[in-house]
Amino acid sequence: MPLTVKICGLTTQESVRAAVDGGAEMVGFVFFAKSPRNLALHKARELSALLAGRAQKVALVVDPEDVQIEEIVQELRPDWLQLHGAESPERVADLRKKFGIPILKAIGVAEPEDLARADAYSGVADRLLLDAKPPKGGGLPGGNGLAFDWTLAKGFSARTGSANWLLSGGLSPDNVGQAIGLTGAPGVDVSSGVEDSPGKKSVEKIRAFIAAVRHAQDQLGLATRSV
Ligand SMILES: O=C(O)c1ccccc1NCC(=O)[C@H](O)[C@H](O)COP(=O)(O)O
Repeated sequence: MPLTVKICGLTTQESVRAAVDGGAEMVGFVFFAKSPRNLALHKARELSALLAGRAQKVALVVDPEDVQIEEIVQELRPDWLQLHGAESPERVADLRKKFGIPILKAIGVAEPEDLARADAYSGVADRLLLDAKPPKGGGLPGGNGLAFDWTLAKGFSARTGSANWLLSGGLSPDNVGQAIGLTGAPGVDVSSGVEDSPGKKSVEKIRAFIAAVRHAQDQLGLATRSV
């Protein structure tokens, strides 16, 4: 079973290099004004030049208008669009058709019903990202460093009939091995857990996170990896 690592919310050359040199398969750039990880498009383009084809470029947006996607596609040529808002399955299908870019759709999880909601996207999005819901009464749509009850995601691969999903929410170098073991996730995504403070990525934590994933992968006999 392949295991994908996505490091999200990168804003500096050092952090992009740490992710790519460490072997992350996907890196995420955030385009959401309220986020401490928000990037101007020209900065994202500059950072993405460091990828040199070694990792896939993910553009993260929240309930985007078409015009925002048009600009991103034109300037950045992302490999994936990550939709992290309340986009309906119809909107996901519409964006996928309009822009011809694979879609990673985030689903907030707090209870079993949320996984039933995820089913509505499984034939529409190219990959799903199970994430914790934002805290009640505030917070960003994602990137809050909060975990959901991982036992809810146990068997999600079998349920969707596909290994095309990523686990996220409150992961860190210390807990990612346990999360993979418990859920059987075929990939993981992290932001806060590899930061020193909101928006400030730590090169050491990025390296430690990827090493912890590879360690878990070896322990669990998940030797292959791919995007
Ligand atoms: O990271 C952000 O600032 C962000 C802002 C708005 C929507 C989504 C955002 N992040 C989404 C991600 O892909 C995160 O990696 C994911 O939610 C996990 O975050 P964390 O719990 O901080 O590791």
